[in-house]
Amino acid sequence: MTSTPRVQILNVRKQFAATAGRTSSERDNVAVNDVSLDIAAGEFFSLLGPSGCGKTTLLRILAGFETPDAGKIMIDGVDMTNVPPNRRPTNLVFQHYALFPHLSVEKNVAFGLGYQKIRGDEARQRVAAALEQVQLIGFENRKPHQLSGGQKQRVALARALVLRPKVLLLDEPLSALDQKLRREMQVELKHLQRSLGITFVFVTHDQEEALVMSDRIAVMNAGRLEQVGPSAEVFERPRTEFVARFMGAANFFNGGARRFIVRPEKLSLRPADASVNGQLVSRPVTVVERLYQGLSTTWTVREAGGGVLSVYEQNSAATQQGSLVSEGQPALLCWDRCHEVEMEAKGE
Ligand SMILES: Nc1ncnc2c1ncn2[C@@H]1O[C@H](COP(=O)(O)OP(=O)(O)OP(=O)(O)O)[C@@H](O)[C@H]1O
Repeated sequence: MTSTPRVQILNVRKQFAATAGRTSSERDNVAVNDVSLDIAAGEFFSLLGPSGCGKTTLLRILAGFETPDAGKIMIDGVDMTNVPPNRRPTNLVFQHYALFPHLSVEKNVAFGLGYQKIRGDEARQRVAAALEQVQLIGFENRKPHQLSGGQKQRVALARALVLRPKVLLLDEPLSALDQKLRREMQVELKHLQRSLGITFVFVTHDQEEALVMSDRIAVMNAGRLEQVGPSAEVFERPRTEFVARFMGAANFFNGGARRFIVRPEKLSLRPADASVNGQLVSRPVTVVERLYQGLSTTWTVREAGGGVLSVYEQNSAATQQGSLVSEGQPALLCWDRCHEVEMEAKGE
């Protein structure tokens, strides 16, 4: 017997009224278009896609801040579609923290407990526990303007965790942080999710961030789900051209009736006269450019037919010896057939 998913999104659709003066077609205003999805208890699930693809709208529908035009939201098998946000076992962490500037850290975190009639000792204990979870013990009396960006984000997180949601919804929570802090917070957030066992639904447009953090990823495009699967599967085996490009695998080959991709890190370059073992596919190319990036080198090559491809070479002890191919010269582009990923025929 399979257990009920924590979150079920069933044929959800949301269309916004056309903005005055906009000459968009009706289809442009469909922010979420017939989306169905199950998310398991304890899963770290990401909604990934470019700006405007509908991920925030879907998250807000889960939180209860938007009502779908059609479809249902179920949590633990209970229909939540028309339940207001404060009666759902969910909490939303916003991109820009939305802290109360005049309240201390402690009061910001305690804020939602009042609405749940949790006061006194229990409230104090829950606030202390939430501050400990996000490593902010000692910051109780500070005001938001006395905190760094990362600390503000922790307060926002503690404010959601203190309410003990079954599902934590996070809308690009790390996007205001600089790159280094963002990387640190990604790891921290993932550890926190693992230790608490709460289901996280995380919205991001950053594919690396989604890969680092998630158990599964749903890639969205123009209101629809393009692909849903474990992180490695979405990365290694994209099913559509959109997902392949979004995950940075823009090497497209045409072979007879077949159309497939091979990821840049699965390709290698050999000298034009090298003998290639029969297991590998090889094609003659011309090396266009070598881009040295320290940890790696990206080569741009051109096929005889004119197609431009990228080859990613990890910097290793072997590559220190110097490259066997050079710019402007012919070379052989090689790959193992098992790394060819077939693309589904394009939809409408
Ligand atoms: N309140 C609204 N009124 C009208 N249109 C809206 C509203 N909210 C969102 N939209 C439109 O719905 C579509 C999806 O928006 P949404 O914010 O869900 O996308 P997103 O993928 O989260 O984008 P971003 O990463 O830029 O936040 C967009 O075309 C957007 O302009």
